[in-house]
Amino acid sequence: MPPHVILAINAGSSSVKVSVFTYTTPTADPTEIAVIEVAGLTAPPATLKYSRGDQHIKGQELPDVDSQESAYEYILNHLTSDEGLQELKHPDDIEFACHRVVHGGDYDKPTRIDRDTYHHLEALSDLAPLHNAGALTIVKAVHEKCPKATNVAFFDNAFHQTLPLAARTYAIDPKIAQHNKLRKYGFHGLSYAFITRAVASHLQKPAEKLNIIALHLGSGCSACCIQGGKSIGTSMGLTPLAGLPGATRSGDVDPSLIFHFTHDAGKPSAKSAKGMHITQAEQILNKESGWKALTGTTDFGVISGKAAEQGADGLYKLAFDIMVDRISDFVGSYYVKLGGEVDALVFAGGIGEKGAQLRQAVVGKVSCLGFALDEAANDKPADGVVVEIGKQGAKHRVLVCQTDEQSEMARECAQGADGLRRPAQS
Ligand SMILES: Nc1ncnc2c1ncn2[C@@H]1O[C@H](COP(=O)(O)OP(=O)(O)O)[C@@H](O)[C@H]1O
Ligand SMILES: CC(=O)OP(=O)(O)O
Ligand SMILES: [Mg+2]
Repeated sequence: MPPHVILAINAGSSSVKVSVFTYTTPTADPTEIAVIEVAGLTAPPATLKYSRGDQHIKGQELPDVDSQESAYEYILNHLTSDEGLQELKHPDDIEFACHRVVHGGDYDKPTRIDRDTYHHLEALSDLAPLHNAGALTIVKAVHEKCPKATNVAFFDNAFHQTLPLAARTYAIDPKIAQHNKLRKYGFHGLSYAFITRAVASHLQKPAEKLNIIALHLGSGCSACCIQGGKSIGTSMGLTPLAGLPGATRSGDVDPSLIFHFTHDAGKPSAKSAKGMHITQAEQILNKESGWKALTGTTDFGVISGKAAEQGADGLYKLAFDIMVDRISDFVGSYYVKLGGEVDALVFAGGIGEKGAQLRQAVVGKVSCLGFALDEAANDKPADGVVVEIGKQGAKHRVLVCQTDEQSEMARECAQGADGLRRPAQS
């Protein structure tokens, strides 16, 4: 029997990343056979990155691709026409399409997407205006172009269902909070699940005994306090806007700021995407803030480089310093939550993995807690999923983890495959 094929799809607001896996049994980890990414959907032309075996394509422009839907269509065509990808010659070869859905509300485990689930997720789009709609567009595209595939949703908030009551409750009228489901959900959970397992394996400790402070720093940034392998605190909230600033997100602000920003910041936005209900305030704080608003670029690599050249009053330097300030606040607070029993501080996500300067500044700021860097290891981390960058003999370890949300979905999918298949298929 040929191996089963899983497509793990991570739809961002400006990119679509798809990893192709095969698996034979639910217990063995799936094997990644290709990775493809279409980026730059909001800053055309979109570009392609592809790798399969020895074949690598990077930066190829795709002038006809300008939406999540057309990106998926392109990706599917590319994969099925790659002669070297024997396992995926036709859309019917795909058994499961896994979708990272950022806001899953009360859904707490991977769920097959049928008509009802789809509508529930559509309703939740209000709570993740930048994220859920893109994923749902691709669910639709898979349904049309790969009718034999089973669509499964993997929720970014599911990892945080262990948040203690006090950590997840806002100090507002409890009746309204319950009725409107207003609580802290937390996100980047697929990444934190991957990090927990990878770091536990690296430290040769059972995940149930692992205490870490993990930082997922990408376009969206968050921190997570993990005790005994479970989330007990995280910086994002009801939506992915809360906590740390991001590429275009403000992160925490005084909620009253909204009413003072513009006179009509509370009104629905003219720029709202079709099918979404997004106020102008959400538009401004989610899409027109963050480092982009401070410096004009969403690339933290550029900010780090220019910050190093700038004097104390430069805006790149300010954006960099704001990140260091907010991240170290969370590290300090999570250190207290863990009572100082910390196995490691873990950096992950594009910035966490590539941003040596940011790691250096953050670790310097929290050095009073017993974290210290090996400068050479930090400047050029070794290859590997989890790598040590901390100084030998320091009280606590510092690690970099190459996190992988797609591989987390594929692993969970293969493990739960029997329960996820459509009844007619099994
Ligand atoms: N050398 C670098 N130093 C610091 N940050 C970087 C570097 N290269 C890329 N980045 C940042 O990594 C981000 C992408 O991270 P990633 O986790 O892939 O984001 P996404 O949330 O879109 O999945 C880029 O937007 C950029 O800000
Ligand atoms: C939840 C979230 O912010 O995701 P991303 O970093 O991919 O935007
Ligand atoms: Mg991401």
